[in-house]
Amino acid sequence: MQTLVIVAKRDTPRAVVLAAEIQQRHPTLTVLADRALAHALNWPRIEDRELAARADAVVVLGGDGTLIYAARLLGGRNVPIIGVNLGSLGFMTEISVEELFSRLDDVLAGNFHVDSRMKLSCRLLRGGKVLIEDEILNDVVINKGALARIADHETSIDGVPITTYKADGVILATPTGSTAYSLSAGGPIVHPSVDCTILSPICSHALTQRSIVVPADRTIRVTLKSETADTYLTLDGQTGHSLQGGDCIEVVRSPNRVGLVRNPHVAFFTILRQKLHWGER
Ligand SMILES: NC(=O)c1ccc[n+]([C@@H]2O[C@H](COP(=O)([O-])OP(=O)(O)OC[C@H]3O[C@@H](n4cnc5c(N)ncnc54)[C@H](O)[C@@H]3O)[C@@H](O)[C@H]2O)c1
Ligand SMILES: Nc1ncnc2c1ncn2[C@@H]1O[C@H](COP(=O)(O)OP(=O)(O)OP(=O)(O)O)[C@@H](O)[C@H]1O
Repeated sequence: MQTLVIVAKRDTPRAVVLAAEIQQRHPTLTVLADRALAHALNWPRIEDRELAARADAVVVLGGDGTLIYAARLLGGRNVPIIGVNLGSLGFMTEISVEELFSRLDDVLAGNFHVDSRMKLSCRLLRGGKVLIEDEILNDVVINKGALARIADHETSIDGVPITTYKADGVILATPTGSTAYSLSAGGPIVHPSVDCTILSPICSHALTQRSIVVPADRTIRVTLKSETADTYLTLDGQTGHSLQGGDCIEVVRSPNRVGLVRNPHVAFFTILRQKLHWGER
């Protein structure tokens, strides 16, 4: 391992102190920082593309949003991500600050376990043209604004029509994203080692229209039928795009994955119990 990239939640003084300590403890490593952190530390400012190309491992200092940001920064590269929780929930950033240095030592010694997380490839098509193409760790959300009317979402799997959801929106989530917005919309919790896509309407007007768990290799298409103004596509809660009637959102499993460094002694269900307050065993 030569290059460690640190991605930190913005404006977080503790992250700045920890990043400096990581560099101090590992003088033989090249330690680089994301743009905002590099500015705070007075380290060289390096473009995201170069950070992604050079990273052998990534330390995330923040919450789930920061981890999603780091995964997006890496693009298609699958390098181990050590997620250290400086956020509020930290569902994916499960490593505590106290554990950071021992876990980092383990990773540098090649002694670590990685959870390989599925990503979705998402395309927004308008009039047959691809407007947006992106990779997603959590979810693709089609949703209406506060005052917009209920919209029609014509949905198919591998070209086979499923239904037209009359709903506030539709969520397409990965197993990782199953514990995020999808869960709030009534979707199932899916173990991250199961590859699938969870399709969930948001506040569907038909009571039998519930979440569907779809094999990951199937192509799901949602076409916005109504000329509803004020409808948006949100990718991983990070980027938003305005939608028009006729727009088609297409998702399928990405060939790329995200590697989260995990404590092999802490099961996914332990995290559920702790973070979602299900109580002790
Ligand atoms: N009603 C909702 O539940 C709702 C609404 C909008 C967005 N979201 C989620 O927020 C995500 C983006 O997260 P953010 O932290 O950048 O924004 P944020 O700060 O608005 O986060 C929303 C909450 O979701 C949690 N979260 C994020 N990913 C998670 C995951 N995979 N499992 C469990 N909890 C998770 C975060 O820790 C935070 O508490 C989106 O991908 C979407 O799933 C949820
Ligand atoms: N280095 C960064 N550059 C740009 N945006 C960032 C960076 N780090 C975090 N963000 C954004 O800042 C927001 C807040 O970060 P984050 O979600 O990690 O904190 P939190 O809300 O306290 O934690 P949690 O999501 O675990 O509750 C997220 O939307 C995230 O995408």
